[in-house]
Amino acid sequence: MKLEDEKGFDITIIGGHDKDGNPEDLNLTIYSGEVVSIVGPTGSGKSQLLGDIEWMAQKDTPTGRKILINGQVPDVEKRFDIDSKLVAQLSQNMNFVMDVTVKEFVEIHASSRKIEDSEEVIEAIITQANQLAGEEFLEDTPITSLSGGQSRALMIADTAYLSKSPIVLIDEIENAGIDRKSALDLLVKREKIILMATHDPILALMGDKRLVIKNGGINKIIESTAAERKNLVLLEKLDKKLLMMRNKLRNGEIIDCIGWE
Ligand SMILES: Nc1ncnc2c1ncn2[C@@H]1O[C@H](COP(=O)(O)OP(=O)(O)OP(=O)(O)O)[C@@H](O)[C@H]1O
Repeated sequence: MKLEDEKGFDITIIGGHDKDGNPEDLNLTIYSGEVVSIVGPTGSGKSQLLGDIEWMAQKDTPTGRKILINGQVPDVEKRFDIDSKLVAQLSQNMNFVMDVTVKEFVEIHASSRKIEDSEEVIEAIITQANQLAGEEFLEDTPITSLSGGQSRALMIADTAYLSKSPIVLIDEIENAGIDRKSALDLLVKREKIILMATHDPILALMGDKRLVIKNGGINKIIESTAAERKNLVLLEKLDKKLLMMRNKLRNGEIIDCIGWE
């Protein structure tokens, strides 16, 4: 079964309970192409929610939640089979241990995915990753010498182009030092369901929906409004300005004029 060709792929989260055992009144379905952000204080249970989805929880995790795929309990094979993995995960902690170049790494992945015209795809992945990272690396750079930001940029571009998984879970990529908006746009273009836990206002507001986690339970579901989207544009302008200043500082320049006009 080719999951990426399926139309109308969806996942449903059926509520369990919060940390005190209070029931979580929830039956939420998320569809292909939707971006859902997950917000809440430290330790509230954002990563646990991503974990429940990764493991396709069936009331067998600390939250008692149940996850359905296309309205049904996923079969056991799908839950644990690496080849038909429904979920791809991007997190802050990514390290390469293989002794290969960037191009060889992507080639190995593309060939394991039996991708046709792989030269074109490989080139696109490396170009996109460079745009996300902002600091150039070459196709013959050894992957072990990539910086943290470059590694994550490569994994995001690789996931967008090569991963068959229809669900992408993102755990706090805000500190990755990459262009987070373009990273998200790239993944959204590939018609995946994206769930991301974040403390970053820009990423949080980019979701079509926002799940607010409190004491281990989903406390609120907020649909993004027109006013919020307007504020997002403003925040993005501020963010660009900050990025520009960060680059100036990195290059040893003096910040003598902020120039908001
Ligand atoms: N409903 C629940 N019932 C019991 N334990 C829970 C529940 N939800 C979360 N937990 C537990 O609470 C702890 C903190 O949760 P988690 O790591 O998901 O928080 P977080 O919001 O991702 O925090 P941070 O922002 O610091 O990354 C974990 O051990 C998790 O298993």
